[in-house]
Amino acid sequence: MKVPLKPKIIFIPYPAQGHVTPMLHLASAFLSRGFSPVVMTPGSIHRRISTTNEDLGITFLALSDGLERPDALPSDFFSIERSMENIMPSQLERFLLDEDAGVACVVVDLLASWAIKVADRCGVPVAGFWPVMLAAYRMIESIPELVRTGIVSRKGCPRQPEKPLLLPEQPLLYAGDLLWLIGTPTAQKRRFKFWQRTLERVKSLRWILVNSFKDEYEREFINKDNNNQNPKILYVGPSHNQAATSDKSLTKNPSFWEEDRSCLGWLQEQKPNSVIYISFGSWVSPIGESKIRKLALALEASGRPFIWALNRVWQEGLPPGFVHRVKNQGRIVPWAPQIEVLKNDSVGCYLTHCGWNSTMEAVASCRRLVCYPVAGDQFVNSRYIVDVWKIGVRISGFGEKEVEDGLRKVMEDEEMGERLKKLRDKAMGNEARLCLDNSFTIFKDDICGYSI
Ligand SMILES: O=c1ccn([C@@H]2O[C@H](COP(=O)(O)OP(=O)(O)O[C@H]3O[C@H](CO)[C@@H](O)[C@H](O)[C@H]3O)[C@@H](O)[C@H]2O)c(=O)[nH]1
Repeated sequence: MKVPLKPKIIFIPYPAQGHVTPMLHLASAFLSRGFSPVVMTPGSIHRRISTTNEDLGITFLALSDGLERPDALPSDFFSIERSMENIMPSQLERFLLDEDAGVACVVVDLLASWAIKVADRCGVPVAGFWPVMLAAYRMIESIPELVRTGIVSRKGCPRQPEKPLLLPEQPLLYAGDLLWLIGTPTAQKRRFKFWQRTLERVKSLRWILVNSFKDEYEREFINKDNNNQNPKILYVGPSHNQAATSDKSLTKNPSFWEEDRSCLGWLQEQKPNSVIYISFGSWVSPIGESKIRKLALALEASGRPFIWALNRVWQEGLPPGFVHRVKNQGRIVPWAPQIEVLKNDSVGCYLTHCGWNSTMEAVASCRRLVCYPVAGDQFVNSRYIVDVWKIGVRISGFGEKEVEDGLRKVMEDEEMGERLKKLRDKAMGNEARLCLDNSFTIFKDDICGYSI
């Protein structure tokens, strides 16, 4: 069967805010390039994103995940994994086998690799979507080599966390930065297995669409054309660029939670470059109550104005009397309108967990970063931010001195602003947009010439 004129393309994001956001931007970019996108998410997420984006021209469908949550609060990694492996596949399979569906391709977040298997079984072409830096994917791709050379054990435990990984075309990344080193030793081993299984499934892919820009690392750019690789690596990010190259696109990020916009007016009244914005993203591992208390005291001691995005549950752990004492110094909101906050000239720097979306949003607004990576790809992102792009500093704790030193360093580095502008141009400027357009053209040509 030949693909119909307006090919239907199914998007399967991993069910978390930091994954659904870039996938929705991608779906929107495909919409403006003549595809008919369908985004499938678990019911709790579906309810949030479908009602706020109903006029877009994207079809939203709900999958049952067996974890019905009324408020889209994050579930833990392993219960999501169980429902992805056991509950969602038959629903996607029924949809794909439906003759009327006429699906040209399924785009699958690599963290939701269950859907690769289903699409393969149904004979539908499938592309992987990698939501973060290519550098982080290179770590996953190198698992067999890391085991072979003994850098990690057969169960994924690094023998020496401070040992360099020496991955081709990458700056110095260390064994302790590996993506699966989250939580207890048992959890780390289970995550390692998760990635090994993902890697197995990736073998059948023809394309990986990467939510990043070419030449993340300068040396990779030189004389290197990824298009001969299998799967083909196509740069389709970062999400901001998709919006800039589409005539019909998401105007704002889809948010699982209500934004508290009350901080914007206050922000407007602050001096330029004075406010610290603090957020540790939406998911993975919260930083923990004692660290939150420590950070609160360090912020208070700094005397600097701040906006802190901290959900209500964690706000309960703030030091007694803190909220009252800082009522003129800062604002604490459960969920901030982050992009608007970062765009505001009063913001001087962003204390961040280094999630990839947040990192790129900060670059888009040329905001300096104080990095406190917590989990997963955030360690790799932070290495790039600090050592490669030199647009931020890393702190390893929330003691008053550590925080103050970190803030002073980024605020006083006169060249950091210039480096940020250069990076923004490289990642989101004309050349990056041409590269992104080229990726869509290659992919579209491939897909439209493909018989299913
Ligand atoms: O108060 C807030 C806090 C966050 N955001 C938005 O939420 C998103 C957060 O994304 P990200 O910075 O990537 O962090 P996480 O939500 O923690 O994302 C997970 O997914 C990302 C993509 O896979 C990974 O890079 C991260 O490490 C992982 O924690 C961004 O678009 C923010 O603008 C808000 O709008 N308001």
